[in-house]
Amino acid sequence: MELVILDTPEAIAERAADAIEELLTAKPDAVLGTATGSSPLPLYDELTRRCEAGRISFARVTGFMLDEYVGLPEGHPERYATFMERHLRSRVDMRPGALHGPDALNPDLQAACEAYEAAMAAAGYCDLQILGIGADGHIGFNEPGGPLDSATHIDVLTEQTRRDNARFFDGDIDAVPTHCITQGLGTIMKARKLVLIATGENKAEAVRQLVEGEVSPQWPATVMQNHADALVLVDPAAASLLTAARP
Ligand SMILES: N[C@@H]1[C@@H](O)[C@H](O)[C@@H](COP(=O)(O)O)O[C@@H]1O
Repeated sequence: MELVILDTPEAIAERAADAIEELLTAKPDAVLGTATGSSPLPLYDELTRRCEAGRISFARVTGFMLDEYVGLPEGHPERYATFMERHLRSRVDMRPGALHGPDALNPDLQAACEAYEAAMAAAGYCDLQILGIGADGHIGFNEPGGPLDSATHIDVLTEQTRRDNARFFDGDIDAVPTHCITQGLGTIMKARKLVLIATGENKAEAVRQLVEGEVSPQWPATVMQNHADALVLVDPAAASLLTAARP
């Protein structure tokens, strides 16, 4: 795992965009895994700029989202499908319909999980997966305690995650769904490259566990230590609890 500490979210976005530009240059029909949350937003801005400048094209890219809330209706602004359409798909030259997500509107959620895993398998899984991290160490929505080799599944959001994400729901924790569908840790680990972005003090303990902790279901992101090509991009605040970063 390669750890890079950069001063600003913009510098992190550039570094992550470089990895994606390198991939799309070598493989224009790459499979890209996308993440929601606030951490990747500067990256999506940077990818939009590079697309507008003609440096990269998403015309032949297939995308797979990490996760989706259960219980939000079609078109809800915080549905992750809506979020990704707003922040990336509609801003670049990616084909409508080329960015896939788990179908959390399917009354048979288990079937939706299996169909999503099968679609990713058929596409050969992701060439590059963008990741954020929860304050409790989740990646995707893999909350603490689940198996490290899971496939796409239904998960239950922790109180901490719902509290953290209430800011997107007018501060109302009761408006945050309790369940989600997420790529499993095993699904995420099948990506050829992982690029994780973490900024801010709120992520410092999760980053400390990710980089220096034992691989453990209690801190799901630690599974990335077993990946052959994982890049972790953090700002000084998110790096502040790392032993090696202390003065
Ligand atoms: N499901 C998403 C994750 O994919 C994301 O990485 C994380 C961090 O979000 P943020 O970047 O807003 O801190 O939480 C959300 O709940």
